[in-house]
Amino acid sequence: DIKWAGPTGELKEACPVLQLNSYPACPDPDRAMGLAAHTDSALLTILHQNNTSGLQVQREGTGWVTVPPIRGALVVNVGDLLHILSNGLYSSVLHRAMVNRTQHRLSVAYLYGPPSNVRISPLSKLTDSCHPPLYRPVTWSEYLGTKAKHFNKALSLVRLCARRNGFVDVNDHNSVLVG
Ligand SMILES: O=C(O)CCC(=O)C(=O)O
Ligand SMILES: [Fe+2]
Repeated sequence: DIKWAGPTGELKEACPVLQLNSYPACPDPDRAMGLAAHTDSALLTILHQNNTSGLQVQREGTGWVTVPPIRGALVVNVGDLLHILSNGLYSSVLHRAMVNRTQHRLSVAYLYGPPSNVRISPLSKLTDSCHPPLYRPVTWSEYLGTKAKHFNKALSLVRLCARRNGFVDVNDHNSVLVG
C-alpha cells in the first residue's frame, strides 16, 4: 500500500516542508492568536518549540491543553493524511498557537508528506468487512487544494458515507453525515 515509503529509495520522492513560525510578544495575548486552530495536513509533523509555551491541543471533554516545551524534546503531530492512511486509528489533532505576553516565541515545524501525486487511502491491512475504508483515496496535492478551500472541513469532505451502515470513526471530530 505504501511502496513510496519503503526502504527501496522511493522515500526521497516524499515532500517535506520546513515551516518557521515566529510569534512576537504581545502585551494583550487574550486579544491575539498566533496560529488559529487547525489540524496538520501531511502525514506527520515534527515540531521544535523554543523555551516559551504557546502550543495547545484540543482534548475531548477537557478543552484546550497546553503542551509545555521540554528541553531537547520534539512534539510529533499526526496529520490528516496519516489519519486517512490509518482509517482513523491515529487521529489528527486540532491544535493552535497562542502568543506570549512577554516572550517572543519561535517554533520550527517539519511537515512530512508523501510524494504529491501518490493516492493515499486507508491501508488494506486495517480494513475488512467489519472495518470498511472510511476515506476515499486522495493525493496530497488534491488534499491541500481541498484544505485551502474548506480548511478544517477537508477531512470530512474526503470521508466516505459509512455512518449510514453504523461504522463510525470515533476519532473524526469534523465528520459530517454526507449523502
Ligand atoms: O507554533 C506551534 O507550536 C505550532 C505550529 C503549527 O501548528 C504548525 O506549524 O502547523
Ligand atoms: Fe500545526
